[in-house]
Amino acid sequence: MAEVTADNGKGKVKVFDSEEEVAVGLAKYTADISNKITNEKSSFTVVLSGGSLIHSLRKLVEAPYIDSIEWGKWHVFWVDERVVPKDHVDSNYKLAYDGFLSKVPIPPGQVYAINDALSAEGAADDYETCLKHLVTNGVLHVSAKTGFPKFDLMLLGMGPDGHVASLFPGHPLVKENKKWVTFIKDSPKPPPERITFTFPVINSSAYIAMVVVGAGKAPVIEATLGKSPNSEVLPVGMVSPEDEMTWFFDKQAASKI
Ligand SMILES: O=C1O[C@H](COP(=O)(O)O)[C@@H](O)[C@H](O)[C@H]1O
Repeated sequence: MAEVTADNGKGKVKVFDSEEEVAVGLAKYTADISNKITNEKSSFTVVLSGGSLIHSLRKLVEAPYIDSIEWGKWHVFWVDERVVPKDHVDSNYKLAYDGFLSKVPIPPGQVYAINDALSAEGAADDYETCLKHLVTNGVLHVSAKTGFPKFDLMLLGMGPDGHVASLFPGHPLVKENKKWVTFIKDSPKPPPERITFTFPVINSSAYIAMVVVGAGKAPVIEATLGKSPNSEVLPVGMVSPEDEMTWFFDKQAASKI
């Protein structure tokens, strides 16, 4: 497998020959972090995005990775969710359940889907309350630096416009700095109603993997990590975790950097 790893000041950058190799590299990375954290703590808090990321996680549910992971310690969250029923084709929960969660023995009580019976505002408040309970219970810790929850690992994707979670370029939610979880009713990408973690929460996490594949996303990667980055910083360029950022690209996504 051809993999080139560099550090460009914005984190580790891993470039693989193909999306298939990205999926293998991501499985190894996730299993390694899972083992490191579960050796130290009784819970491992993992945040998923929707979109193409879930397809790129497919190798994690295959040997040798699936057998090396202490799934009983995993607690799974969503960085964003569409306000639709959990069995709806647009649901990020359904996407992750079908492609990943249904294949691993994570206790169902440790999978934190949104309450799909609520409005966008209600679901965001409810999810934030759920996170606060988990802090009280000691499942989730708070960053000593920021006071926001510090998840162990976020596995994220990026849209072709540079959005991450449901934080879109030019949208005022990008600047939200008090709430943990907020909502949007005018998402430029359908469906319009969503809930999303805010940047202070995303950037308080320990590890973030940003997984980007395909030529369609190369211009945004160039604008974010290239030699002359855009003066307008896109949401993806605002991602900066407390401990370690790792970018996973195939050759196409990295073709302009
Ligand atoms: O709408 C969303 O899009 C982004 C990016 O999706 P991708 O298919 O272009 O990778 C995703 O990360 C986010 O969770 C999702 O709600």
